Amino acid sequence: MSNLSGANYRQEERLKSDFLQQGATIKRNEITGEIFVARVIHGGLADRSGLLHAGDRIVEVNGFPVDGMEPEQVIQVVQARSHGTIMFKVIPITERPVHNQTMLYMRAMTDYSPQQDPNIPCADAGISFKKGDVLEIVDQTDALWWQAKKLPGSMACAGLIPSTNLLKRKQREFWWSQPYQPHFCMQTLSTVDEEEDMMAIDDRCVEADEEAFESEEDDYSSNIEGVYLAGFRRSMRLCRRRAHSTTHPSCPTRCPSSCYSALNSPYEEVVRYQRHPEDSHRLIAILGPSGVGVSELRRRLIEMNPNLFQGAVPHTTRAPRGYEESGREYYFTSREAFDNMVYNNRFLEYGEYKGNLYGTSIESARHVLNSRKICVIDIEPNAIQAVRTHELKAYIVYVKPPPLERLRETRQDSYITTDYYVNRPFKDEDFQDMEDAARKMESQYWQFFDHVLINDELQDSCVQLLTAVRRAQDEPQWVPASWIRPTVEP
Ligand SMILES: Nc1ncnc2c1ncn2[C@@H]1O[C@H](COP(=O)(O)OP(=O)(O)OP(=O)(O)O)[C@@H](O)[C@H]1O
Repeated sequence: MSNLSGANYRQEERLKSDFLQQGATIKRNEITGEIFVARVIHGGLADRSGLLHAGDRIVEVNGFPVDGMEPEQVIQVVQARSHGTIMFKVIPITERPVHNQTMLYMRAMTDYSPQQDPNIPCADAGISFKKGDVLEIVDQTDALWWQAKKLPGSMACAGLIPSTNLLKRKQREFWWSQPYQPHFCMQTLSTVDEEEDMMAIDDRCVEADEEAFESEEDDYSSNIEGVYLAGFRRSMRLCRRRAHSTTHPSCPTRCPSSCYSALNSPYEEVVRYQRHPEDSHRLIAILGPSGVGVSELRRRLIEMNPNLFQGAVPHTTRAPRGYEESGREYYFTSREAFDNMVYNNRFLEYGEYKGNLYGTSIESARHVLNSRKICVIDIEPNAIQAVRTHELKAYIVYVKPPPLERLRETRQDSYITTDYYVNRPFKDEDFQDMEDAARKMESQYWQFFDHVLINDELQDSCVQLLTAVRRAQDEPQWVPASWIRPTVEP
C-alpha cells in the first residue's frame, strides 16, 4: 500500500492517463482495464516518496477499486479526498528498469511550448523552453517524452519535453505544412541581382559617392604602437555583407537556418568547458545587423590592448596598392589560389566586391591564436557554423541595437557606411532597417549567441565586451560536446 499526502491529479486525455501534478502520470490498459503508473516525474512528490514507480499497477485509491475505470474517474476518486492522506493499493512492477543515467545537458535549438502542443500527454507536466536554453536531461527512458530541468534554475521537479526524434518529427511536419515561401538566403548576388539591388537602393539615396569607394579604403586602417589593425578595410566590410559561408546546408533551398535547423537536431548536446590557461584562446566572433557598431566595438577592443587582441588578416584577389604589404592589410592572392582555398574549405567566410574576392581564412585566425593572442573577428551569420569548431571554439557575441529612441539619441554624431555611401549621417530609416535586420537575425540564430550585448552607450558597451571576452577565456561556459569529445555527433 502506498501513501501519498496532498496529491493533486489532472487529466491527460490522449493517452488515457492522468497527471499527479507533483509526481506521476497514470494510464489505462485498454484491453484489461487495469490502471498503471505511466511515469514518475523526477524530483516530484511520488519520486521523493520512493513509493510509486513507472509500471506499478494501481488497484485501489482510498479503498475504491479502480480497475476498469477511465483515468478521469480515477481523478475524481482522488479529488474527492483533496486533503489529508490518499491511500493507494499498488501491485509493484516486478522488473524495475535500471537507470544508468549520466549527466546529460542539451542546448535547445528551437522554441517549445507544451501549452501549444496538442500531442503532449499532459501540458501541465511539460516545460517550455526557448532557443539557446540549456536543459538538464534527467530521464530518457521514454522514446517520445524525456524529463528535463531548465538551467540555471532551481526547479526541484523535472518536466516533460519532446525527445529529439519526436521534436524532429514535429519540425518536419510543421515545415511541410507551411505554404511555400521563397527563402531568404545569403548568397553572392549575381550581376543582375546586384544591378537590381543597386537600383532599388538608388531610389532611396540622396547622394552617391563612388569616388570614396574607388579611391581609398582606409577607414580604421590605423597603426597603434606599431600594430596594424587588419580586417577593417571598407571593401572587406562591404563584401562581408554579401558573404558566403563555406558551410552550405544540404537543404535544397539552401536556406541557412530555418529549414536547416528543422532538418537537423533540435537539441545540441553541450558540456561545461573551461579553457586551460595553456590552451589557445577561444576565437571571439562578433556579429550584428549592419551599422549597429560591430566594427567600432571590435576596433576599440583591439585598441585597448593590441598586444592581447588582434584581428585576422583577410585574403583578397585585388592588386596591392603601393603602400600595402602582403600579410598586413591583406594577404594578396591570385584568383586561382583563392578559388583553391574556397574549394578546400579554407575560408570562414568569403565574398565578392567590385569583381575582387575577399575572405577570412581559418589559417589567418589560427595564426593569431597560435601567437597566444585573442583573435577577434566580425562575421556574418552565415559563418557561424564555420567558426563553431573544435579548433576555434568560437565565442559568439551578438551586438543588438537598443530601442529606436535610444538609437536616435546615441547615434546623433555617428556615420553609417552603406553599399553606396561613405560616412553619411544616420537616417531614421537606417535605424528601422537595423531593427528589422536584428529581428531576422535573432529569430534565426539566437541559439548560437554566447553573449548578447545591447550597444547603447558606447563606453558601457566596450566595458561589457571586454568583460564578456575575459569570461569566455577564463570562466566555464557551455560548449557543444562535440568540441570536447570529437566522437559526439555535432
Ligand atoms: N554605441 C554607439 N553610440 C554611438 N555611435 C556608435 C555606437 N556604436 C557604433 N557607433 C557608430 O555607428 C557607426 C556605425 O558603426 P560601425 O561602423 O561599427 O557599424 P558596423 O556594425 O560595423 O556596420 P557594418 O558591418 O555595416 O560596417 C560608426 O560611426 C560608429 O562609430
